[in-house]
Amino acid sequence: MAPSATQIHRPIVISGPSGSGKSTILKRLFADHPDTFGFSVSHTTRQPRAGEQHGREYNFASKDSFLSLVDENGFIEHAQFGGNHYGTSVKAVKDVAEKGRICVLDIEMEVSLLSFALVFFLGWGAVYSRIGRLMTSGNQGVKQVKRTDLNARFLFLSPPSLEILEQRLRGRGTDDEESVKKRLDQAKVEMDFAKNGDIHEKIVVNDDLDKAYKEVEAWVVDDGKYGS
Ligand SMILES: Nc1ncnc2c1ncn2[C@@H]1O[C@H](COP(=O)(O)OP(=O)(O)OP(=O)(O)O)[C@@H](O)[C@H]1O
Repeated sequence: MAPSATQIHRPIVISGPSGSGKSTILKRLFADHPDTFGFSVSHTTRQPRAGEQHGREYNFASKDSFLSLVDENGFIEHAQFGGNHYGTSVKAVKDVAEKGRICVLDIEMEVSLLSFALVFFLGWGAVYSRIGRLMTSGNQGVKQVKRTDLNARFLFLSPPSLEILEQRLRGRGTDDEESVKKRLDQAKVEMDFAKNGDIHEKIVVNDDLDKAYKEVEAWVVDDGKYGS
């Protein structure tokens, strides 16, 4: 039997505590490899806005068809915000592989919708305001992808220590005191899970940024073998 697209272009899941450097490293990876990666398109039941195109910004769906797909277990995850449903379908990730690209799923602690296109093109602020916040832990997102037949590879980006993570979160200047504390608590849980679980194939410690970047790049791009 011919290998499936996701067996050739295996999706990559990058998880790690908030502030571990995922956005910093991914931004650089996409800039250095502009034709290698693709982004999954999320589903939504909200109305398209001016200029939005079906299949580009979102897969616009009726509530009935969205809920049928939920029943068929077609979503890696889905959620409701402001009366509308949003979700990342397994098929949307497979579509990226069909186009010969690697889909990168960046798992957030709070924005658990796995929509990388939104993050990449609109920036974090837009995603927060657009999708809102979900209290799903990063571990949950990792497990949800693992349960699918996506054949994904899992990389965990770890800070060198919780003390350094705290410094970076404060240095970033985007989180208030309560948010920093919450992120640090969550970081402990996620780091334990990555170290002691059997899902992550690769753990990269982001101490020196250039070194960590090269390690991620080598594993992800993999001389075009993409883990196969
Ligand atoms: N190796 C490094 N050395 C020093 N600072 C770093 C390093 N890597 C990232 N940073 C800085 O740490 C902060 C957090 O990084 P970044 O925002 O990329 O994390 P993140 O994992 O994407 O967080 P979130 O999940 O909350 O979006 C940023 O200010 C970034 O510039």
